Amino acid sequence: MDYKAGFACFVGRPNAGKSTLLNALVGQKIAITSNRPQTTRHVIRGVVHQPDAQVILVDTPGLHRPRTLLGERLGDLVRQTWSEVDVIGLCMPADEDVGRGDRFIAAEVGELKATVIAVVTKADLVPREKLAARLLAVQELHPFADIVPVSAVSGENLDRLIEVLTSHLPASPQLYPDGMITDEPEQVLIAEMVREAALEGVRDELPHSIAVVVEELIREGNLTKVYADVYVERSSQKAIVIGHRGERLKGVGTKARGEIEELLGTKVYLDLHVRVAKDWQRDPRQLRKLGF
Ligand SMILES: Nc1nc2c(ncn2[C@@H]2O[C@H](COP(=O)(O)OP(=O)(O)OP(=O)(O)O)[C@@H](O)[C@H]2O)c(=O)[nH]1
Repeated sequence: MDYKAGFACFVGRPNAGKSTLLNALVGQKIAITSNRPQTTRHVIRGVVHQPDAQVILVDTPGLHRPRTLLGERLGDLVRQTWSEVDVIGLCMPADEDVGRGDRFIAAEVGELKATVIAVVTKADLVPREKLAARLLAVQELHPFADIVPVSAVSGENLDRLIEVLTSHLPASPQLYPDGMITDEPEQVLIAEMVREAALEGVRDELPHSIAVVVEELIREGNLTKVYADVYVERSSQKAIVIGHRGERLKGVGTKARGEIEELLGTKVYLDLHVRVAKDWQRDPRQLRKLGF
């Protein structure tokens, strides 16, 4: 089967369960919500990896405050995001009647080129008959491409939701590296902090030879584990970065960790690996991998 990849986002009125669902879909791994101004247009909340597909879940910045959104006109930024995703999941809680807010959002997203599906959230809160009735009401609301009841709390039907989202994605090559589950802007900032720290004192020796890739961010309560690779071009440079008995690398880690803790507002465990990517500056494949 052809590989599929694309972007999906969830919309819905306040309290519909969007954030909880997003986090449940990506797993425990990314629960970082940044309240920093984002520099990129898409705020990537997470990537769901499958053998033959990647679902990239994006946040709609304006929808963090849908209360101000509903009564007013939709912000340009939200429109922009909506117009760039492949699938939109309109979230409606199973324990509340379908209402005006849902109708309003359904009409808005119905105008877009994205496929719109309905996600009936919090299915665990109602008995089966009630859920069935809610699904019927949702069906009346809009010609949704699919309707999926889920519970982020019990995990019910989350697999099915991924399947449905995937079915509406375009054929595309893989868009993110294997195993990368991240909030992109933060990951980039963190890589920069590590790179800066690694360059300190050796800038003259290795001015352009260091690149840093954050492979994984795992949030566990008040602790964030950061796994990063520091790439150099030659093993002689590796020795410089690591230093005598690893002292230099230890210092790099301590300095970068302090800054990352400030950025994320949690304790940070920082795992640094120095790797040699031979002549990476001249190798297009390596350059792509390192984000250039
Ligand atoms: N029982 C149950 N509760 C849920 C479920 N999903 C979310 N909730 C609860 O519903 C409330 C709202 O969930 P959120 O994920 O914050 O909803 P949201 O749509 O992101 O809300 P806004 O940020 O206001 O737009 C929270 O108290 C969640 O714990 C679910 O599947 N089952």
